[in-house]
Amino acid sequence: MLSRDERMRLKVSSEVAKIHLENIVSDTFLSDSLPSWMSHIGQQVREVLQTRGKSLDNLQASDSLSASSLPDSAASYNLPVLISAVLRDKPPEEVPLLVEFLLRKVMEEFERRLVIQGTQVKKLRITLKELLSQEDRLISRIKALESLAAGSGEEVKLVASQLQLIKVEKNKIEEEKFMKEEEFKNLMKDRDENQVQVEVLRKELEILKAEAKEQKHRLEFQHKLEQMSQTTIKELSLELEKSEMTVRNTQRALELALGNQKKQRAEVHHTLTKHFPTFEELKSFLHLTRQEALQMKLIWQKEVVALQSQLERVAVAATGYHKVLAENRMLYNEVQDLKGNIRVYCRVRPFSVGQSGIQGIVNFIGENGEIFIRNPSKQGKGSCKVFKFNKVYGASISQEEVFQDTRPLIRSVLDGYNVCIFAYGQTGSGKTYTMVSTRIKVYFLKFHLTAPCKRSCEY
Ligand SMILES: Nc1ncnc2c1ncn2[C@@H]1O[C@H](COP(=O)(O)OP(=O)(O)OP(=O)(O)O)[C@@H](O)[C@H]1O
Repeated sequence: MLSRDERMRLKVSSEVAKIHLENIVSDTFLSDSLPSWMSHIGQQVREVLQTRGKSLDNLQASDSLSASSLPDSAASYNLPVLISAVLRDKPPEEVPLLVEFLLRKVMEEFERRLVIQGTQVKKLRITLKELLSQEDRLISRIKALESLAAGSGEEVKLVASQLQLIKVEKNKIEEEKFMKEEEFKNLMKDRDENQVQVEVLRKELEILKAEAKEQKHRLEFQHKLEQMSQTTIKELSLELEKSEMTVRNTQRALELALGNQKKQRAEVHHTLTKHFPTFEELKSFLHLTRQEALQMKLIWQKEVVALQSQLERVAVAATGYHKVLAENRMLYNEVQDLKGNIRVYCRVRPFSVGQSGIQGIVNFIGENGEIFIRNPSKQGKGSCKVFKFNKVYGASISQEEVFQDTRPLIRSVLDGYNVCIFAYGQTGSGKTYTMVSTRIKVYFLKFHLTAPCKRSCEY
């Protein structure tokens, strides 16, 4: 059973909490600066709070309920109802944010209430101290009056009546003190329970925060997936359109090709029926040709065998030819040796264009390599000298003729023998002209390229 004061106190505290919650809701949800969906939520919360207020009134009116089960249990029972009422008809992506917001507000309210209760407890303590000091004063006064009672009878009566009054007052004060103590105890109890509830709510808030965060991540991921799937669907639909176009085009092309093929087949059929006799003739002709070809093949095979035997004979002859060629080469070089290992040729240079008036000193050139030189400054026997060479070339001899005598030596070089040709004479006598004439150089190169043995040589 609740006392009258307790019921009054509970009613006051529930009214204060209700008004405060309504203020919070109206401050937070019905502000002009907030979006319309938050105003709507505020309205819903207000309705829930009104319902809650009514239920609290009903609870307070009933004497059969205990004090501890009234406001706090009602609050904890109504919190999920409040949240579900607010979150009804809300899109799922807004739910985590709204839950977090509501729980934060409820926590703030509970903390505010704890602060108020703390101040009330402090006030009660002060009142209690005052009452105790009053009690002390009254006890001292009673003691004083009892000492006075030992005096005259009238005074005793007066004092007794005063004492009676004081005792009544004392009783009242004690009663008040008891009430205050009870109130203090209840408040302390409320505070403890509220603290426990605040802790529970804080933990719930943490869990809900984590869940909301997870749900937010999941929703973001779902949103991304949706976007990706939408783009994929678009791409696929485009590709489908393209492939449909391609299929249509291919179908058309196939139809055309089929038509053409049908035409061609009809033409071929027509041609076949038309040329069938010719075809038969061709077939027999092909058969004859094939037989002839086979006969020809047999003949060619025989000829090839005969050619192979001939080739073998030629190869044998060629080996003999090489032997003969080597022998020939040896004999040729031996002839060159016999001609002389060291040969001396003399060439007479003709006069230049500006030397036309000068008389020459060459008197006579013999066929066997003699040259007669005349000395114009001497007379008689000593005026003429004879020199002997392998061969003497006169002034009228061409480069070609000189080279014809040198040519066998070049062949010996190509056969692998050592040969040295050098020119000797005074300055301007024609050494360079004879040795490195342009025509000779060209002839050398030609000889090298067309030589039958194709041996390499160094210059
Ligand atoms: N047989 C020739 N017929 C016509 N001209 C010639 C003949 N021999 C030499 N000459 C001319 O005589 C000149 C001298 O000849 P060449 O330069 O060959 O002499 P050389 O002996 O090489 O001289 P050097 O020792 O200074 O080098 C050249 O202008 C050349 O054209």
